[in-house]
Amino acid sequence: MKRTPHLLAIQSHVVFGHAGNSAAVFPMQRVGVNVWPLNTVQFSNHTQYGQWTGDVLAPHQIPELVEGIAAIGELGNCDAVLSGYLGSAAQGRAILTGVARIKSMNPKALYLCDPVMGHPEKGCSVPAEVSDFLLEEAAAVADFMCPNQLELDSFSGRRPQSLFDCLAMARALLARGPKAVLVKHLAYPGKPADVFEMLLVTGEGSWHLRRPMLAFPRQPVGVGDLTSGLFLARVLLGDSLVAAFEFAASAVHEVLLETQACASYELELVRAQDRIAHPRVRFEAMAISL
Ligand SMILES: Nc1ncnc2c1ncn2[C@@H]1O[C@H](COP(=O)(O)OP(=O)(O)O)[C@@H](O)[C@H]1O
Ligand SMILES: Cc1ncc(COP(=O)(O)O)c(C=O)c1O
Ligand SMILES: [Mg+2]
Repeated sequence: MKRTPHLLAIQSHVVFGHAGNSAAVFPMQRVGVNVWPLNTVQFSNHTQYGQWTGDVLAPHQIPELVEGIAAIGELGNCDAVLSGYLGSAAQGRAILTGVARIKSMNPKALYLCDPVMGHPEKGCSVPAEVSDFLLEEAAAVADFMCPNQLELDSFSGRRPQSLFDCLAMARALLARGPKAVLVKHLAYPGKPADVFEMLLVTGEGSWHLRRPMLAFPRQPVGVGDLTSGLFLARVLLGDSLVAAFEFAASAVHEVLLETQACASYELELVRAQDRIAHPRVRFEAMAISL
């Protein structure tokens, strides 16, 4: 029987609703991965509500929790680490210490870094030390980076002029070390308004994916976290990078359709669970080159 993969997911938790681990853990479990959630913050709700209560985890707790898993002899079973929203650069460094420890026990373990900075529409939302850390330190260690356009712009220090420019920017990030860069959400002059576009860039080639743009009165939150989580989960389950990219795009689209149909602000993950596991639509990624 095929072994069920194990994934350590280090990102935020919200008590109400869905963002960070609260958006990604259940879908990753639903597609067949054992998830170890390590919550970097516990907030009442996601920050786009403009108010919340709760606390940030002290950075030293991250390696302590990882050591606790090592102490019971389970750390070598970790197949991948996913990191998302960081409260500080110190928290980011603590995650890299954990990643190094896991890779020392399981050299095949993968690290996906979602360099969470914000939304293209909402502007940058993290301190400069965090964006510097992501570019200078995390990119060198990560196997996969999954920026959105704003995050890619921040890495490149400029905005793209075209789709091919987005591709060039993603390739520049790839050159910093990762095996693949997944751009979760493209924005560039001339992009058709009715399509939502994504890119996957690897050492083997580049792929562009288009799916319908859906209208929401308020943009749902947690979509990026869901995308990164499902991509990594499918890679661990044996998909090729392109197949995992297509799967993640399709499953996320299913969640957004359900969310739109319910007129809900929060992602309808429970209602969409069967469609997450078996998306009815399948978007095909098309190879592109510069
Ligand atoms: N098909 C779609 N139609 C409309 N909006 C979408 C669609 N897919 C994703 N979005 C929105 O686009 C953004 C997702 O882009 P991205 O930058 O990857 O996410 P995040 O900021 O969640 O990390 C979110 O605001 C999400 O609600
Ligand atoms: C607590 C928390 N975690 C994570 C996120 C990131 O969510 P998204 O996937 O939309 O980037 C947010 C966004 O507001 C948040 O408030
Ligand atoms: Mg995001």
